[in-house]
Amino acid sequence: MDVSVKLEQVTKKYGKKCAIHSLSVDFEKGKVYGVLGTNGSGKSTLLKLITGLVFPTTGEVRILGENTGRKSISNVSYLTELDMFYDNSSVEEVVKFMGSQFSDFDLSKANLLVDELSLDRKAIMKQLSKGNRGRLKLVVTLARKSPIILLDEPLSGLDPLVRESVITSLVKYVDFDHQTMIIATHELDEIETLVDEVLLMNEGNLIEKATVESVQELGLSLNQWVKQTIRGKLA
Ligand SMILES: Nc1ncnc2c1ncn2[C@@H]1O[C@H](COP(=O)(O)OP(=O)(O)OP(=O)(O)O)[C@@H](O)[C@H]1O
Repeated sequence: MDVSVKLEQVTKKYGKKCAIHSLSVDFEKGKVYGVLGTNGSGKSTLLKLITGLVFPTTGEVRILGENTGRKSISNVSYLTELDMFYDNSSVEEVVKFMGSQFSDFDLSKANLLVDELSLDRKAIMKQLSKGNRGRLKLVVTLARKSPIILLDEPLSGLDPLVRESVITSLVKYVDFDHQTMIIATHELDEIETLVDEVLLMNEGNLIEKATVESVQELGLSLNQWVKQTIRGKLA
């Protein structure tokens, strides 16, 4: 088993609030993981711990075998919930700028993704719809050759047709021989065909981890499985 990301007994507190409670989990190279759970269950915090945007209160995060400690992490490509583009930049300027920031940025892949996701290169950020800004975030995240790709709510604000093309792009442009992808999302139906394994979070605890295959063998959709598992654990 080739582990890309390893969390060992990680607890993350924000002041008195415990967002992640003693979490130990491995993410294997080449797999796609879905991090699922109700609002406030700790999904974004888990991704931020892997990016090094927040540090564990106790425990360890290991990326490709190395304890990240309090170092900044360069080998993780991260799509955040936040919008980080300058209002007056065009799509092509944003792509060029991101290319200048990351040595692992693949400009030709970015250009292919711009076309695939039907973005206008000349369009200016402040004139782009939320959905188009979402697509651009995805372009610049997927264009990196980082071994670890983290996507926080990549489908939010996108209409059903665009969601479909985003899923297609994820399958087409991610190199599953070298990259591991972790997606935090509430869009269970859309990701069902994409992910290999799901982690179900509740109030900072990992309450279940399962392969999508095993969920399907139960005759359940991911949606049904999540509801059933949460109900069962809370009963
Ligand atoms: N910077 C912060 N300061 C204080 N509390 C925080 C901070 N960030 C998150 N929290 C709290 O930690 C808990 C986990 O938050 P987190 O954003 O990780 O959940 P989430 O599962 O991603 O939620 P959502 O589905 O709503 O995006 C929540 O109770 C949240 O209010």
